Amino acid sequence: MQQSTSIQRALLSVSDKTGIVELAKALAEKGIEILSTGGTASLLRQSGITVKDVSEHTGHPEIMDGRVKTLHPKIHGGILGRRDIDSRVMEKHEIAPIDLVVVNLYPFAATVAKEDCTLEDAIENIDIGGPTMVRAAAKNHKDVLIVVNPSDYKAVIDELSSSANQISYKLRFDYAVKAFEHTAQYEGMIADYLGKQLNKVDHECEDNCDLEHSLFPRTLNIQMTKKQELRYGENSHQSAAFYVEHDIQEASVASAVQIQGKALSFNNIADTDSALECVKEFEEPACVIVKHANPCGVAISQTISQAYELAYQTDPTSAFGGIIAFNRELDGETAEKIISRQFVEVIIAPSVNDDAKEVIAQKQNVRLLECGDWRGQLTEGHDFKRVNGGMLVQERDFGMVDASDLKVVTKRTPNAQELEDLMFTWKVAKYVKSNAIVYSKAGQTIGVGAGQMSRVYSAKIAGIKAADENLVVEGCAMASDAFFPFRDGIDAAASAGITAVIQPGGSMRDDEVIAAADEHNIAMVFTGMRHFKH
Ligand SMILES: NC(=O)c1ncn([C@@H]2O[C@H](COP(=O)(O)O)[C@@H](O)[C@H]2O)c1NC=O
Repeated sequence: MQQSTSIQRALLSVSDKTGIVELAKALAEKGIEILSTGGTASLLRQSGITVKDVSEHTGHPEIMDGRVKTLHPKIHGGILGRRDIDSRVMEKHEIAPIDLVVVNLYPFAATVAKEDCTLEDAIENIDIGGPTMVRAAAKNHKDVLIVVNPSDYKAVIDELSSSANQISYKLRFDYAVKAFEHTAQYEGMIADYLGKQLNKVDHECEDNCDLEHSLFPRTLNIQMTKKQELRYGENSHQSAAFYVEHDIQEASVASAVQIQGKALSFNNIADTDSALECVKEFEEPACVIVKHANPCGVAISQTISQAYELAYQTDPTSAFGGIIAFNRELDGETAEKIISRQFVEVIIAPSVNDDAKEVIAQKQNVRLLECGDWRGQLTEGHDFKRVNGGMLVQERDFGMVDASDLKVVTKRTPNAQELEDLMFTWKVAKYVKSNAIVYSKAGQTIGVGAGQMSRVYSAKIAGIKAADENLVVEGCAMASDAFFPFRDGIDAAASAGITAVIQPGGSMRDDEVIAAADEHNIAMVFTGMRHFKH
């Protein structure tokens, strides 16, 4: 069994100085000697804490603007020395053991996030001495405690207080793992940043040369933290977990807080993401109901209660057991409507008021999530798709046309109502799996045909669904996520009663497709941008 370590000497060297004074005070009160580097030492001294400078301890000054300060055998020997095996060599070279290392690293991420960051700034913010101490202490966790996170200071103080300056092996091992997670993330960040400049750097250029960024580094480092283990994966014979970004910048399913309900499953999370990302597309109060990764009802209206009503009417059959997302605070009236009418797996909204919480509490199994407001937060980034043996990486699909980008290609121009319907329908189609066909009118989806291998079948399915729910297709707008390869899709739409069409255009047979629309007096617009979703 591994022994507790008695802490007698600590080295504190931190960029993020949050909580360091409180920690140092607690250490000093316990009689622990504190060694520290320039900025950290002067802060501690200002707070009345007795500190020994690392430079005094090593007998060597900090040099090269701090590039070399802790890189010394008296520091690394003190951290790495095995107390049982190396004690004689430590004595011989007058190396005093360092039992506690508290380090956090130069703020590389914050530095490169600045718009005016130069390569020189980035390079100066690559910490060398810090990670070296962190890795050394983590490697020698048998004798040393490494602490990289200010949020762990309290646990350290508590354990020192309760066990006469002893730290258990359990805590040392746990924090050693955290330390390697921390340095791995740090190295990954640096490699990604520099990798993005690879083809761009003119190696002859001056220090402040203007760097263009390429989106895709040579090696892709993805660091995520496990948020939760899931009961199982897509199917019950697959185990699964949910990993999230370290520093989530945008309200999302990853940052959402669960207010109540059963534990989220793999499919719940995937479908909630689909619903939430779709509802973000709308400015007006909106509701999106998703089933198996596809919207089965989407609507906008004056209130989210009305929007829910309309979204539900699109396809009540599929809405059963669905995932419902809103882009406004969930209120009691809307919550009541939902739970009195249908079985729902997940409801997500930027916020949930107390009335709504009370109403949903009547159905304890319903998973209720609050994700916060995303306005002004939409972050660029990558989308990933795993294939066997690799990963496809692309930019997030932020593409969206507005009405002024549309090109009218038919004899008839859409009227104002048709134009609104076309824009709404197009936004929905972006979130429907290919081949996607969406029919809608007056801010309500009327039929959704998703994920078919041929576009004409998606159109047929949209029509069948509308008919089954007694919804009127006559006068609807139709969106197609990609161009029509043949005129048959337009002919089918016309016979269903569609009067306006939005699609990217770009088929070899666009002329034939436009002629078909003209024959049926359909107003058709091209977006010049498609939204395949696989
Ligand atoms: N060069 C070194 O020997 C060295 N030793 C520690 N550091 C870093 O210096 C920072 C603390 O510096 P200061 O105490 O001067 O504010 C920490 O982020 C620590 O990781 C170093 N800096 C960079 O490599």
